[in-house]
Amino acid sequence: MTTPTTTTATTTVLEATGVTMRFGGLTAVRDVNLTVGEGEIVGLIGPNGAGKTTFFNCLTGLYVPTEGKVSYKGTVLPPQPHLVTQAGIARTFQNIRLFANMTVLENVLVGRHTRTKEGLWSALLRGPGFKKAEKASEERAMELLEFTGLAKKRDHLARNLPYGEQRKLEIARALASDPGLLLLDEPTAGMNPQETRATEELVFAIRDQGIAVLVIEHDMRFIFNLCDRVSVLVQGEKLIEGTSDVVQGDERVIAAYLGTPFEGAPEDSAIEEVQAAEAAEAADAAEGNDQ
Ligand SMILES: Nc1ncnc2c1ncn2[C@@H]1O[C@H](COP(=O)(O)OP(=O)(O)OP(=O)(O)O)[C@@H](O)[C@H]1O
Repeated sequence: MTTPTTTTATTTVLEATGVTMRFGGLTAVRDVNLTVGEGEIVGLIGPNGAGKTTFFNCLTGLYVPTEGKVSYKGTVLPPQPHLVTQAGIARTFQNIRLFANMTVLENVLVGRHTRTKEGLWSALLRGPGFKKAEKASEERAMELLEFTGLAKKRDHLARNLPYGEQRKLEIARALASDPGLLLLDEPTAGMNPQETRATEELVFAIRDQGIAVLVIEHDMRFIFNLCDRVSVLVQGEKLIEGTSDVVQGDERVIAAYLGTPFEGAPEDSAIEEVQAAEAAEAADAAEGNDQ
């Protein structure tokens, strides 16, 4: 079984320093510092509205942070999405954003465009340079479809894929830009436990290919299994950061987010069983009182 890496990160891939994002009077992200090292999988967790997606948007140039800066491999990133992708950061979105009426292969090819050098005229004239580049792009796209287990579906329309495969396709498309860092925003949302487990394996495999990963997720089991380091945002501020063991044992995290300790916490079905038994007991008692 694959497990989180235990080696200490050597090179810093991503460095966010003092990132603050205000929307009018609301400070969605306040003075957040975060690094992701080469070979690392880092988790970003926090309650709804904590500022996680806003922070991702600041990293990827969708938002221009009110304050702070974001560097990738030592170079400060301009806050423009296409330049951020070109630099080496790719992302997926909380709500799937595929081209629904394009095929699986075409969706991945779209993700390749930042890495193809052929210009507009070459593309329009479909000259030899363009055809060669097109072939190389298709080969790379097929490699990624093999990697994500979607090769057999290459000609299916994206909208006809089951939900779990649509999420995989989003990841394949993000990988098509040959990133050094992949940002995943709730990659297992809406998945069943098997799909979640498969996603976990996929993320480990991505890390093993030398791509660092920063992942937002509400599924704590997934996060704590997967991540070398976890950072917790609460009301826009970083509450704590550390290994899974440290974070899941921190009382402030338990209070602010988890509600109950993660380790040994009862399953929902067990809670329902207890509630049903208590309700039956109460009904019996009420019946007894009536008699
Ligand atoms: N474009 C925007 N304009 C104004 N307020 C915004 C905007 N985007 C986010 N916010 C606000 O910023 C805060 C943080 O939202 P954000 O979506 O980043 O949280 P989150 O941690 O990703 O939540 P969730 O887990 O529910 O996705 C929220 O109060 C949200 O309403």
